[in-house]
Amino acid sequence: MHTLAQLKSGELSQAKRLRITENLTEFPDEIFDLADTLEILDLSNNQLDCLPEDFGRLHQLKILFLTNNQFRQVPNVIADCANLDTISFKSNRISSVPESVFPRNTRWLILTDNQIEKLPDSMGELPRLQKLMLAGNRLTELPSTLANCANLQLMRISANQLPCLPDWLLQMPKLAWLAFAGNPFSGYSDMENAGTHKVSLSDIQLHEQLGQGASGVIYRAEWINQPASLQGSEEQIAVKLFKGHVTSDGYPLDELRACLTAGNHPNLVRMTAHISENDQSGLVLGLIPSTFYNLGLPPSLATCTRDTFAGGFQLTLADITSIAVSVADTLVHLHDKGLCHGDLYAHNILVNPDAAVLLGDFGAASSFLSLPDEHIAAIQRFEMRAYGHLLDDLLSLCSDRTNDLTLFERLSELKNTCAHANIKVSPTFPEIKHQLRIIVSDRQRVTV
Ligand SMILES: Nc1ncnc2c1ncn2[C@@H]1O[C@H](COP(=O)(O)OP(=O)(O)OP(=O)(O)O)[C@@H](O)[C@H]1O
Repeated sequence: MHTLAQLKSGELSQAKRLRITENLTEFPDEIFDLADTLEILDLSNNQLDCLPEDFGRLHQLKILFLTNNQFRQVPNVIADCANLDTISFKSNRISSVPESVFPRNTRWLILTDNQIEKLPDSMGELPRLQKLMLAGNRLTELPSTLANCANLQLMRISANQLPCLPDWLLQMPKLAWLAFAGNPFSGYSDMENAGTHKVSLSDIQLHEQLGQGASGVIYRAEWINQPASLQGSEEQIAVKLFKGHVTSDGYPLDELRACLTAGNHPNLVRMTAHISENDQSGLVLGLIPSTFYNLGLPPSLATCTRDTFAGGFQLTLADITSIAVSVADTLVHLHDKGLCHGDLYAHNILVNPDAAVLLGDFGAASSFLSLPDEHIAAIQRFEMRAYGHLLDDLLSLCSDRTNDLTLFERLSELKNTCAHANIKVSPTFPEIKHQLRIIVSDRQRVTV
């Protein structure tokens, strides 16, 4: 973080990055002194509602963050920054998005949590567009020109007013991570029927905070009044209390509904009960043992839609195979329940030293139960591509491929089939599970 005083003093000359949060109501003119070097400008959490007419003088600018400001319209002047590829206007008051406002180079566009009803047709003129965040707006339709954005891989359209998934979206050739809950067409069945205990906050004592995600806060907890049918269980518990506000993935309440719909499975965090009070909803979960760690780290600005991994982190072929089987099995379970995960990434998978798997983060999950068959097939195909990318990441971390090149190659082939799933060739998760079983049993036959 920098200060306005540092900027004005000239101390930041030649800076490539600049980040100032000081309740700015006007764009500081001195930023132009950095025009020949500035690549990343983050003026999030200020009070800005416009940019200067000559903004294009920032000719090196690649990344612009204006999250949580007061913009009512995406300013036309950003179109003058030809190198700009990552843009965020998350959590502003934007209702108007002019034609041709985004530079042709745009790759990652964040318009989450605004008041946008309509996007311009020129959105289709962004050939590099890879990640498009539109959750928490008022969209009643999407421009069909988006069909031209053939590189689109991750899309969030949850928490909008869309009446259906458009047909062109089902054909997107690279789409792999889609969230669409919280629209009129994508309902959940009533939570009361989900077969999970409903408890009250007063039944539970909350202890220390264990963590915090975009959608809620997690505490270690203890029963004060344990439901009779759960009594005798020695299981330690955690409670996730959901926040009210829309996240980049959609409504927290839809995450709760997705967790209830998902139910229990050996590779999901155990769900014991739910809390649905007027002003607070939450989940009572099994406490994740401290031996579990995140398999990956979230994407960086550079990787955009692909996870990153700690330097030196490696996996054995045996671990990769075991994780691949567990994740495929979990996806069979979720799809059977009419749920797509929408965010199938290594950073949402916890593993322990024995390669036991817990798939978490249902923030981007969506129910497809009420959709037409061809829509369901497309949604499952997208998730299959995400699974292929996950396998690709895991195989790239392999420490012992030369010990069993045949196994490595068979997993690589499977990965290619999944990552390139298309209308003509698209395996289902039960088929993948079956193929993995054959691969594993062939291997055991060889090694015995
Ligand atoms: N059942 C649990 N037991 C123990 N710790 C937990 C449990 N659930 C979550 N946590 C802790 O809380 C953190 C946040 O969890 P949460 O599921 O809300 O968010 P996330 O999915 O990691 O983040 P985001 O939703 O922002 O992507 C986790 O990284 C973990 O450290």
